[in-house]
Amino acid sequence: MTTKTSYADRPIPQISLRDFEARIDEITSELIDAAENVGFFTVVDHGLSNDDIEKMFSNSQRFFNLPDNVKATVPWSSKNVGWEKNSQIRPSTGMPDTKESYQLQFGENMNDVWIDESHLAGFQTTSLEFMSRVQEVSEKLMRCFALGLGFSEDFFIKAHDVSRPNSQTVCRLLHYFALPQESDGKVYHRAGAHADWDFLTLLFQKEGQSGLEICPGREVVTEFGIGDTWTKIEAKTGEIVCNIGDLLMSWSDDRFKSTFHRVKAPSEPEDFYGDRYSIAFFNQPCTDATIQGPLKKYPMVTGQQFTANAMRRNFAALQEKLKSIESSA
Ligand SMILES: O=C(O)CCC(=O)C(=O)O
Ligand SMILES: [Fe+2]
Repeated sequence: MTTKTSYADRPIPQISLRDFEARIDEITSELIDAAENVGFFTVVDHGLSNDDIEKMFSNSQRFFNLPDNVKATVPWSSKNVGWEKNSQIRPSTGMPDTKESYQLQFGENMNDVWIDESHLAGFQTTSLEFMSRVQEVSEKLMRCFALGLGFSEDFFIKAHDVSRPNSQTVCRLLHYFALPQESDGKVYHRAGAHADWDFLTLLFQKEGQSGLEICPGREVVTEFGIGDTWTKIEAKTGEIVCNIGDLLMSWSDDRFKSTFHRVKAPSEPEDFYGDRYSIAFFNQPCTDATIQGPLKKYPMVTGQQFTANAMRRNFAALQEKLKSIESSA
């Protein structure tokens, strides 16, 4: 049985990075407004052409087309890198997402986790080129957030320095499998509802491969409950969809909102049932970055501790969910 989703149209701010250096103050005030009031916005005029983005999508698709036993040569590890399939369980659903993903990083966590040239020539070079370009866009946004919060302009850039071996920034290639139009009695999740725990996520979608939805209303970073009125975010190749993560929410003393979102598993006739590819770039702090907002609402933690705390909270919420599923069975 499928229940109809309740939707509301909410405006998603669109921010142009055109003439960035000359317009940095104007862009900063637009970003701060979007971060405080929605937590999601799209960025255009960011310097990546649709061809640049399509090239990375082809690269990603070439990887996912490899046989599973080849992809299994670069398995997911707790360093937050590598390939997984049907294994990520979200606390909101208690069931694995129906997808596969391959997580890439810039630093030493990637040693031995790049797919070998003999399996996929040029994959690493193309990926790192794309990742560097997305990092440049991220750094522009970081400069604005630092100015908006009263930190020195390069404050967040230094904390997320991808040239350091202890960088934790992740580029995640995602492939959601095509799902049956006619119900086969099974329940699927593409990406169950969640908030990201990074600083800022930059998401690339492919035209027409819809499914991303947001559910605003989260007031503090420690909260796990989600509401039920969703807003669809259209998939357009040239727009980068950005969302505030828990790290920036905490670093702004909960002023900026880390918003719940999901990729809805298609269940209604107008939904998209085909294979869906997306690319999410998660700005993560270096392990030794020190994190505390200007108002000191939360105790100071390092990048490593923040990540460990986020994973612990996620695990605890998952155990809660599994317990509640068991007791209602
Ligand atoms: O694939 C998408 O569109 C969203 C993915 C996502 O939210 C995530 O991996 O955190
Ligand atoms: Fe996400």
